[in-house]
Amino acid sequence: MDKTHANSTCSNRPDLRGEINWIPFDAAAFVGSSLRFVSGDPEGNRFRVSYYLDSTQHLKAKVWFGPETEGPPGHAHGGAMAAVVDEVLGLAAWAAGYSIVVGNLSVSFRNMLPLHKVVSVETKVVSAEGRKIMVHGRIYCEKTTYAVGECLCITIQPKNINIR
Ligand SMILES: CCCCCCCCCCCC(=O)SCCNC(=O)CCNC(=O)[C@H](O)C(C)(C)COP(=O)(O)OP(=O)(O)OC[C@H]1O[C@@H](n2cnc3c(N)ncnc32)[C@H](O)[C@@H]1OP(=O)(O)O
Repeated sequence: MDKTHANSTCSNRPDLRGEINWIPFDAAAFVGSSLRFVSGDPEGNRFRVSYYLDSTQHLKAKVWFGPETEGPPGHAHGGAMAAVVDEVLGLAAWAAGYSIVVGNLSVSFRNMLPLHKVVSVETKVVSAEGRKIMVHGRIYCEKTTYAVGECLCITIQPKNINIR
């Protein structure tokens, strides 16, 4: 199989390849290397994350929820899912050209997410009004939605951030 593209089926092994027409997105090259909490440890046992842009330039992510994200037995902690939604939706605003931090985040947990599972995250910047950028997204695998997020991002002056 082409190493850059995976089929869209879920997997219990950390196969983070993107889907057809997704292009790898180097988050660290774009916003610096500070995003260690969620996506900073590609060999770790918490999260493993790969970012992509789809054919419509929307940010996507493939995320493996490892054993150190456990909350309910055998399943991901809600805070772990919220952290993923926070980072991916915030990064989606950056990928769309806005220098932001997250001002408000709403997450609805729809299904328990089994540990060791690879899931997808989709995002969409739905509005930009003044300094307020609204991004919606969800964590899903095939027909199952695990969490839905609404993220209000507030633009900041890039000089106020130390990107490294
Ligand atoms: C380093 C590389 C990075 C790389 C980043 C990579 C991707 C991001 C991934 C991680 C995302 C995060 O976790 S970021 C970390 C978590 N977030 C934070 O720590 C943010 C903490 N909060 C703040 O710093 C501040 O409150 C700000 C910057 C959000 C806003 O402060 P401010 O600049 O003084 O602006 P302020 O006047 O208060 O608000 C401006 C407008 O936004 C509205 N507004 C502000 N906050 C809110 C809010 N929570 N809910 C509703 N509305 C709000 C105001 O009503 C106002 O509307 P109007 O009157 O104009 O109508």
